[in-house]
This record gives sequence, C-alpha cells and structure tokens, in this order.
Amino acid sequence: MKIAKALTIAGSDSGGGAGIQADLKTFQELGVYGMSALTAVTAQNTLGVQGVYPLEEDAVVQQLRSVGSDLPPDAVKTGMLYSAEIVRAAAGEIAALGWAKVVVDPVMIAKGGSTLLQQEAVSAVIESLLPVSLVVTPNIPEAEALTGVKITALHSKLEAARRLQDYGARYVIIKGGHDGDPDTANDLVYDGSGFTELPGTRIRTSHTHGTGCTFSAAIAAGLAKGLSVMEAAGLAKEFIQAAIQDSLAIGGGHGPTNQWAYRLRTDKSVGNGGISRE
Ligand SMILES: Nc1ncnc2c1ncn2[C@@H]1O[C@H](COP(=O)(O)OP(=O)(O)OP(=O)(O)O)[C@@H](O)[C@H]1O
Ligand SMILES: Cc1ncc(COP(=O)(O)O)c(N)n1
Repeated sequence: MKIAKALTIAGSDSGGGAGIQADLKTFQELGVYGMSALTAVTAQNTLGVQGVYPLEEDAVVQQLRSVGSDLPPDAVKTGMLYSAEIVRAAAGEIAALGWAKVVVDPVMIAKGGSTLLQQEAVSAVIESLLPVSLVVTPNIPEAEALTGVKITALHSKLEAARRLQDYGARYVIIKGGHDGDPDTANDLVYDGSGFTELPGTRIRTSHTHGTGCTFSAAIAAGLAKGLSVMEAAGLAKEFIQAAIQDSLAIGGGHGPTNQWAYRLRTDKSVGNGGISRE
C-alpha cells in the first residue's frame, strides 16, 4: 500500500490550535503521514500570541532538504512564514526540489492582531511563492493585501482572484470566513477559466482558532492522496465545516477547531470524544 505523505512549512502554536499542530492533526485524521518544517515558534494560546521567535532561514532550508532527500512529500502546504527571507528560502527549495502540489495559505495576522508575516514579506509572497504554488487560499483581508483590491462585492472578489492567478497560483480559493454574511460561509474557487462556489453554513461560535490552517492542510491531504484540486477543496470544506460545528470550548478565548469531528461523523465506533455541541 502506498502511504501518502504531506509536509507543512509553518509556525508552531504552543496552544495546539493553529500552525503546524493543526496541520499535523488534520493530516493524521485524513490518513496521511504528516511532516513539518518549522519556520517560527510562537508562544500562543486561545487568548492570543504572546511571543514570536522566527528561525534562521538556513534552518528552514535544511529541514526541507532533509525531508526532500528521504521522504519526498506528495503534497506541501505553507502557513506562517514570517519574514521575506524565509518566504524566499522556502520558495527556492520548493522549486529546487520540484514539489508541484503546493498549497499556499498566506497567513498574515493572528486573530488578536499579532503579525505572523512582516509587511515587507508580502511582495516576496507575490514574487517568489505564488509562482511555485498550485493553490492559494487567502481570507478576504489577505486577498486585499496581496492584490490591492478592496473586496466589497462579488465583482471585486472576482477581480482579486484573477490577479492572484496572474501572480502564478493555478487555483485561487478566496475564503468567506470574514465576509460578514450572517448565514453562509461560502468560499470562491477560481481555476483560471471559471468560478465555483464552495457553499458553507455559517456556524455561530467564537471557537474558530485554526480554521484557515485546518482548511488548507485538508486540501494538501486530499492532494497527497491523489484527489484533484476541486475534489480536495470539497473534502476540505466538509472537514472544516465539521471542525467548526464541533469546535472545542477550551481556554479563555477563541477555542480551537476540532480536527477529529469529521472522522466522528463517518466512524460511529469511536464515540464523540465527550464533545457537546453548542
Ligand atoms: N463561522 C464559520 N462557520 C462556518 N464556516 C466558517 C466559519 N468561519 C470560517 N469558516 C470557513 O473556514 C474556512 C477558513 O476560513 P477563514 O476565512 O476563517 O480563514 P482564516 O481567516 O484564514 O482563518 P482565521 O479566521 O482562523 O484566521 C473557510 O472554509 C471558511 O468558509
Ligand atoms: C503559528 C500560527 N500559524 C497560523 C496562525 C493563524 O491561524 P488561523 O488558522 O486561525 O488563521 C496562527 N494563529 N499561528
């Protein structure tokens, strides 16, 4: 049996809700062997980010080479990259190692407002990382920051998606978590020729820490297992909908999304892990 392998290039969240921890949990839940190249350590919990400690770019490069030389991933995702140097180093290694199934989650700012990508690194994402990506998954503020388009209505969302594709991403998924719609959380997929909606029901909860990380990791897991981009995006939407529906009311702030919720819906034998829905 072929074992699908996925790699996350991202920051650590000590609270376990976002970053590499969310990514690895998602890979595991979807039956994919998970690997990680750390870019930064954050001291973080459900209340916010208390400290950011980026790694030297050499440390990132060496992790990627170590994985690439022995455990070549079937798919890769990027999350928090923090600096222009790390963005360029990661993009350079992705190109050199020939990794093609690359999902870029252009993480910029944590929920409490802490910087997870320095302002001067935004142009490095556009110039180095998007050209080596297969899929980019910005939320609305990230799509605005990358394109300069103010997203106010559907036509401006379409314009932002087109520009992101011009930068080199083959597929663009603009997530709807921040679009202000009280009933839906719909994401828009652009494949270069047409737009497809990934429909979602908005769940009223403040426990949404790690939604973006989990969504992009689920896409990478699907790609690693051989799904098409559209199939992987559909799987990720189902996965994140369940993870938010059964999100975890732990900690004093924004509790984490629940990566085991999707499996519980399909595997009745494992119980509900003690979760009561809000
Ligand atoms: N309250 C919600 N109910 C249902 N789906 C949601 C909700 N919030 C976000 N989503 C979905 O979760 C996924 C992540 O979207 P979001 O826009 O929240 O990403 P993000 O901003 O990167 O994450 P975060 O807000 O945690 O930083 C998308 O599929 C989005 O539609
Ligand atoms: C290390 C790290 N990476 C990413 C996020 C963004 O989290 P989200 O998935 O909620 O956008 C975070 N808060 N911390």
